Amino acid sequence: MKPQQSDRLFSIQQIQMLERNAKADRHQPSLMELAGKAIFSQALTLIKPGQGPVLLIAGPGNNGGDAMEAAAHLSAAGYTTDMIRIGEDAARSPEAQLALNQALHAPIQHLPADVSLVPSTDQPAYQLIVDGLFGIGLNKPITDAAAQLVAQINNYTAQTGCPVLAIDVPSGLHAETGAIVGGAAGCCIAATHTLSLIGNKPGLHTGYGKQLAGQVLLDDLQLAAVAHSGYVACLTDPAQIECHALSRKAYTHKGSFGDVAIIGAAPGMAGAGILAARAALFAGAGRIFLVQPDTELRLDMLHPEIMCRDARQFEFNKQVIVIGPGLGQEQLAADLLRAALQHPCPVVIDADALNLLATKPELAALLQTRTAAALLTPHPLEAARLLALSTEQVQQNRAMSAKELAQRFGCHIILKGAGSILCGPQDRHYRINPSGNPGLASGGTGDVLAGLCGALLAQGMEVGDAAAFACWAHGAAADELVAAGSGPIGLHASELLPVIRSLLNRLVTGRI
Ligand SMILES: NC(=O)C1=CN([C@@H]2O[C@H](COP(=O)(O)OP(=O)(O)OC[C@H]3O[C@@H](n4cnc5c(N)ncnc54)[C@H](OP(=O)(O)O)[C@@H]3O)[C@@H](O)[C@H]2O)[C@@H](O)CC1
Ligand SMILES: [K+]
Repeated sequence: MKPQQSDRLFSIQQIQMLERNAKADRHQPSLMELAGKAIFSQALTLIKPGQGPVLLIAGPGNNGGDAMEAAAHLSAAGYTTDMIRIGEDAARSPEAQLALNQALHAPIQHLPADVSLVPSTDQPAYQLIVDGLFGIGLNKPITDAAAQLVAQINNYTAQTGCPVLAIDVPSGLHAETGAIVGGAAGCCIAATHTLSLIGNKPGLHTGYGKQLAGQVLLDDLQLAAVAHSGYVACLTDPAQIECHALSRKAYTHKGSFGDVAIIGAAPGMAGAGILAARAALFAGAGRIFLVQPDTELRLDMLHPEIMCRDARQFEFNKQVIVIGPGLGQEQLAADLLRAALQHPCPVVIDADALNLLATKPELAALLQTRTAAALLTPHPLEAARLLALSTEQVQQNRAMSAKELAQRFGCHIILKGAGSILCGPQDRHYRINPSGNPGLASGGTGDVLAGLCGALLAQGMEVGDAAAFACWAHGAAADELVAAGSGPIGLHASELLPVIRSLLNRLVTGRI
């Protein structure tokens, strides 16, 4: 099924192509005029008349032109409007020159770029800052005067709570990767809202973008062509995922919902395996085995439904395997991973099993030649080990890293972290998971995700769908817990389980 237009995510090149085609086709009103009106309308939802001035930042490119258009509308509507311009006026594009001309003839107070933005008791605080410093044309780190302005704005908003509406993308963020342009050498505006123009963009939903873009809004600037244009990725919409396999018929029995073998829970790390096994239980797998390198645990007292087994005597049968949570990296762990990779059933590879893959080329080669489905669930550090990169390099382009892993190992990938990236080796579009929050940044939540993936595969879901469904439910469970006041502080992995169960039941019966 095709994703909804708002869930489609476009590359910078695709947006620029849409812009070029639109400019060739039409003259009045210009895209910049439409962008200015869209920003003005959005700003009106965040401000109130008589409640303090609005500050607009206009950079050297067309992002700045959009800000100048919006400024003219705001001042015409009676709002006290201040503007800071960066860049040579003579070097602006023709549309931006027109916008500048309007802004210069409107009752707008033009402030120098090095003005001191300090909240004071003498004058009313800004009720909104509109960030039009840089958009998709940012091609190097923000430095010098522009960087000082970014720092001032971030300080000001941190002190006052003033909202920031970013035009198209928070200035400093790479609209495609979600990284800060230039990494530590760059900087970025922290927006509370971002109005993405023409199409939605991947960088607003993953990595730093997930935090710095704030709430993402969309205006297609009346470009009908967006609906037919190519896109690079989409946001997961759980309602669009084929989950028929999970619905229960009256004549089914426990054998109908598959067996999951969690291989892990080595001495000292039993909790990771238990959490994965419990997640498989709460997500509806028919039978769950917890297979341990040393049978430290004979029974999960809280969930005796889980069958604890000794790995040395375990017979691989038709189970879906989840290998890694608390597995360790001893010789027996490597032998178990070899057996799992040779097993002709779906396998989920997590945690220590990923670290073993990174250090043992013969195991990586087995994975590459395997025909049954394989799903790898690395966090950025595990992905970095698999790709022989640094974590920073992985995070600089999360989608590229996930795609590289999918290609290299011929399997499906969930690259975890803010805005998890999902892709398979044959996928034309990757996915970004929109649910979840920092409450998930605690030990054991990854084990829960791995067990959940295993349970969905055991029930017959296709691997890409299972990964997307699992990621969404995992993140949405954390969101529900935060909404109920049980996080993000102190949210822990075990709490996710009943909420995931409830979400899956609601999803399958169309109540979400
Ligand atoms: N085109 C259209 O019809 C429409 C465009 N729209 C809007 O325009 C935005 C894209 O506009 P844009 O392409 O002009 O890019 P933008 O991000 O404003 O800035 C580029 C300028 O910044 C400069 N520069 C770059 N990095 C720098 C740095 N670190 N430090 C200093 N300078 C730096 C760069 O200089 P250069 O490197 O080229 O010398 C160039 O001058 C888009 O996000 C959307 O808001 C919409 O209104 C729809 C219609
Ligand atoms: K911006």
